[in-house]
Amino acid sequence: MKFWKLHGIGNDFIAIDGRFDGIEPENYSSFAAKVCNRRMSVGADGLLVVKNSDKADVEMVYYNSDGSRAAMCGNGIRCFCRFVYDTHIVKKEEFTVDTLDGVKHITLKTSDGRVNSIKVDMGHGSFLAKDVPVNTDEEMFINQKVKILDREFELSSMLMGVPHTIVFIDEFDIDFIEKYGPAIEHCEIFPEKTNVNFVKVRDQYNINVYTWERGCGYTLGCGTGMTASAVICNYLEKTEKSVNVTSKGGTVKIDIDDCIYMTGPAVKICEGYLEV
Ligand SMILES: N[C@@H](CCC[C@H](N)C(=O)O)C(=O)O
Repeated sequence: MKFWKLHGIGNDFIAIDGRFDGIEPENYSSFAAKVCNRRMSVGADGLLVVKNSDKADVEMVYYNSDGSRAAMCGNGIRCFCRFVYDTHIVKKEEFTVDTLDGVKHITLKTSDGRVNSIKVDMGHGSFLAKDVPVNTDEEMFINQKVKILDREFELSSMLMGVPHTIVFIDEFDIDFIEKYGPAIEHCEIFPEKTNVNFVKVRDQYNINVYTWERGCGYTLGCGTGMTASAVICNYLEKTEKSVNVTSKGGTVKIDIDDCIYMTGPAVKICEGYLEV
């Protein structure tokens, strides 16, 4: 089977064209877990599968490296768009992608036929606790004190295609992220678990975000998490509506306008044939 490997700010993916393989979108779980294994296969944070859509130009099916399916992936959708454009599945610079989080509008920024960056309309997200979802009596789950393991955190959550929770930190500390990330991810108040973003506000236009992802652990960047972090920081009046969001793997730009927009790169690493 032919595949491409790509990354968006270090969040890496295997992309395949699944339009004619006869496999239903819900049936890639064990395949995803197998090919995303970094020692036994190609290895990646997630799998992107192209399907035909009757609602949009194309459909993106996304799976995490543990085989769980997710409604949306921010870095993944940029890599997906680069894949479908460079392989001529889609021949336009502006097009639509169907996801479990709805239809996304895409604008490719190209020069001489090469994709430089990709702008994704991420929709509006939701602050409603029932949408995240979070088990709480509050309508929204913002700055809520929660005891996790041996310490108390102030958590703020929103749905940005997938559930996201943010925690403010002073400095990056991988031991801290690997201890508290999974504990917050699995906290019983989140019935569908949550992605956990550790956020450092540098100034009103720049934040750093380090994400512990549901379904794949610590990654070098998480597009939906960087978007959710920018939106929550703006809601809490810590930042402006346009911010640069930097993770260990790179930077994306988030603009809060009529919709929330994420702009960033997608890089092809290699292509090859998978023995399956
Ligand atoms: N890496 C992604 C998010 C992928 C989904 C997430 N792990 C989940 O299961 O909710 C991104 O760039 O947004």
